[in-house]
Amino acid sequence: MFKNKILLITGGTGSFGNAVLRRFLDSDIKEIRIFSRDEKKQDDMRHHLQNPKVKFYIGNVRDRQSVDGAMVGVDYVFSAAALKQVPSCEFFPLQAVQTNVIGTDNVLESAIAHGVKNVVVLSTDKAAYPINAMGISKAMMEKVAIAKGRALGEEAGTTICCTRYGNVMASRGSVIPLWVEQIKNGRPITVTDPNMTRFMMTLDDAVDLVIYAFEHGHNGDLFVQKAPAATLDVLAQALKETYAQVDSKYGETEVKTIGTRHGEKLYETLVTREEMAKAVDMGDYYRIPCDTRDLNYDKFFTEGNEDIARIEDYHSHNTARLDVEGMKKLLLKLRFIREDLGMEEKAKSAEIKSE
Ligand SMILES: O=c1ccn([C@@H]2O[C@H](COP(=O)(O)OP(=O)(O)O[C@H]3O[C@H](CO)[C@@H](O)[C@H](O)[C@H]3O)[C@@H](O)[C@H]2O)c(=O)[nH]1
Repeated sequence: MFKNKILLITGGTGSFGNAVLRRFLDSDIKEIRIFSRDEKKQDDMRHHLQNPKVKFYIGNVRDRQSVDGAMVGVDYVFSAAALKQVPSCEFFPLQAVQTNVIGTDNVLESAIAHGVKNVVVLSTDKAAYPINAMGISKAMMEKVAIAKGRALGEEAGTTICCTRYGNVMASRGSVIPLWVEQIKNGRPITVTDPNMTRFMMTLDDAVDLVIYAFEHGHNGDLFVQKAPAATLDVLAQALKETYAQVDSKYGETEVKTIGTRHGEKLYETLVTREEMAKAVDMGDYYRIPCDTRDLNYDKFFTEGNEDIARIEDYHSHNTARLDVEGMKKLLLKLRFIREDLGMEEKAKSAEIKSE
């Protein structure tokens, strides 16, 4: 499917972009374009990869002209550029709107104008019943993408769909690398709330989900991957026990409860109750087709969905729950952890130190 094709990844220097590169570089894909703002990260990546198939574009999704410049000749787009940290978006919500909503709209408009065949937009569980600025901006981003997909319709040359996933374990700036640093430096592990649950996905799961959406998506679809969850308590215990294999003193690390941060939820929802009512169960994934009714309000009253009241949303408190042993097994799948435990050769570049 990717043979001789050009793929553009916005926000391509992040963990997701690096994982896509690892997956595709040895394939028969023609070119992968990395579009992002940070020249330093691009430069690190360029030196690390030294691969003529990868082309770098400096730009900002907020600036349509820079997006257009990278879009010429592109077949497929993975739209991953985002402000994604919950606390910073809480303090600068309009910045989240600029990048996540308006920036993504620029990417979509540019893709349509340039005849791109397929766009997959990356979203987060925090967009379902959102309570924080990051989630609210991502929810609006989903609405923009889905409305555009619906307007384009089945026969269009461009297909737009969204994927929504949970916490990517050990992604840049996330809790696992932070706790590992704390363990190694002899500091206590800082836990916000031991009973908080999060969906646990690996970066490979995230790439699989995007490829699945790419292959199965119709215009305006949203895809979710079923995933297990764990409490922070279990995650902290599993990390301590895993690192005790390196040095037994790590197993004695103190765990300190610090309290919930700005805008955090006790648990995350991947599929809302309203979405569950129309979700198609595809085994490991849910496909949530867009609502194709038109803007004729009468129909909303005559064709309402009575099932909704009986359906439960899909969240990190009611999905499969990992215990400490299950969590340890999952941790051992992470390259980041495997390197630390000496199970895998260390990556050359510090830039890909996290997943
Ligand atoms: O010192 C810390 C930092 C975090 N946490 C907890 O660890 C969990 C994960 O936190 P973090 O890794 O910062 O991720 P989230 O804030 O949940 O958000 C991540 O996961 C989302 C998907 O749910 C993505 O959209 C975001 O981009 C990504 O940052 C949360 O329950 C936090 O309360 C702690 O207990 N102690």
